[in-house]
Parts: sequence; structure tokens; C-alpha cells
Amino acid sequence: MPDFIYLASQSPRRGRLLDQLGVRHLPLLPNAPGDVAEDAEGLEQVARGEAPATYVQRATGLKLDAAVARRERRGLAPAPILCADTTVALGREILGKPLDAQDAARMLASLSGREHRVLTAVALQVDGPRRLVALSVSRVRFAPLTARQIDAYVASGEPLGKAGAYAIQGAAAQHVRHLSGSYSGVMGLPLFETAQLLRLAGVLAS
Ligand SMILES: Cc1cn([C@H]2C[C@H](O)[C@@H](COP(=O)(O)OP(=O)(O)OP(=O)(O)O)O2)c(=O)[nH]c1=O
Repeated sequence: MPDFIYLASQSPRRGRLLDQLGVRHLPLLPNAPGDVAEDAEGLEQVARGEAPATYVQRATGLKLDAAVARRERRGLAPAPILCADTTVALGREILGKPLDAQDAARMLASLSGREHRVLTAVALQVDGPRRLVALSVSRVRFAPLTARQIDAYVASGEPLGKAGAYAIQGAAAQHVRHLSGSYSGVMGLPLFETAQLLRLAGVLAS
């Protein structure tokens, strides 16, 4: 077993969270110089009527498929590959990353004063076709947000690139009245579940 894994994620937060487990990791990102262009657009679209838990696990599987193909194409060492996907759900409605500031404000208004779920699926490709998967589901309740608070938060730029238009590790923390589940999962990589997968794969000691 190699003494490192590949982390197929552009999210800097996931790398920092994985650091907490003391696992050596190298990035395995699309579109490196001289690489075949990978078209990620459309891969992770929500299917009509698709439940959030189904969607987030499917999206993670697609990310992992693309990463495995990337590792093969580049002729890289066959170390395990880890990837994850995070989505926010209000009932059956999926809130992905906001398209723009207006979309972010709409999402934040819909989260105001209510509880929502944050789902993060993790997938680890081990040897051959073997892959290990886990799903973390957390519940987050926001205090009621005023229009001024929403505008200020959107203007800070923090909502962009975040599922549900907020970052619990950032200024949005002041509006989180209650969390049950996994703080690291809400941030993008649930460390309890991730460590379990890494132990099963023999990357982390049991
Ligand atoms: C709810 C929430 C989400 N997020 C982030 C985690 C994810 O990076 C992002 C959801 O987007 P994802 O599609 O899960 O991940 P990504 O596009 O950032 O990175 P990659 O697909 O390359 O791994 O939202 C926070 O950082 N804090 C939060 O509180």
C-alpha cells in the first residue's frame, strides 16, 4: 500500500480537513498542463425528482470515475483516490452552489429561521474496481436572518462556491443556532466517516 492517497478535489477545505487525519495526500485535479481537457459540465446535474441523498452519492461516484480515469491516463501510481461532494437540502429541494449574488441571497432567505440538511458523500477507490462509500447527513438550524444580514453576507463574497450559499467555518457561523451531525461534514469532508473508510482500506491504522 502506498504511503499516500490522491485527493481529487479542488476544494482547499477538503485538503485541510484531510490534514487533520495526518494522511499524506497529493492532488489529482482535472486539466493539468498538457492533459486531455476534461469536460465536467453537466456531469453533476440534478436529475428530475432526484432525492438529495441519491444525488450527492451519484455526483461523488461520477467525480471518482473521472478521477480514476485521470490517474490511469496519466500513468500515475495506483494509490487510493478520495473524493467527496456536499449538498444542502431543504426537504427534497437541493441547494447547490449559488449561480450569482442574487441566487445566493435567495438561498439564504430560504434557509432563514429553518432547519436544513447538509449531505456529504465520500468515496474512496481502493484497488481495482473496489470502492468504499459513506454518507454523512447533518442538520443545521439558522436563526432568522434580516435582509440587511443577508445583503452584508452576500457582499462579503463568502457564499460563492459554497453549497447552500454559506460557510459554517466563516461568518455564517454567527447565524447557526443549532447543528447536529458532523461539523467537518458540513465543511465538506466528514472526518469520522472518512477515517473509517481509510482504516478499511488500510491507509490509516486501526
Ligand atoms: C455548507 C457548506 C459548504 N461548503 C463547501 C464545501 C464544498 O467545497 C462546497 C460544495 O461544493 P462541492 O461540489 O461539494 O465541492 P467543490 O466543487 O468545492 O470541490 P470538488 O468537487 O473539486 O471536491 O461547499 C463549505 O465550505 N462550508 C459550508 O458550511
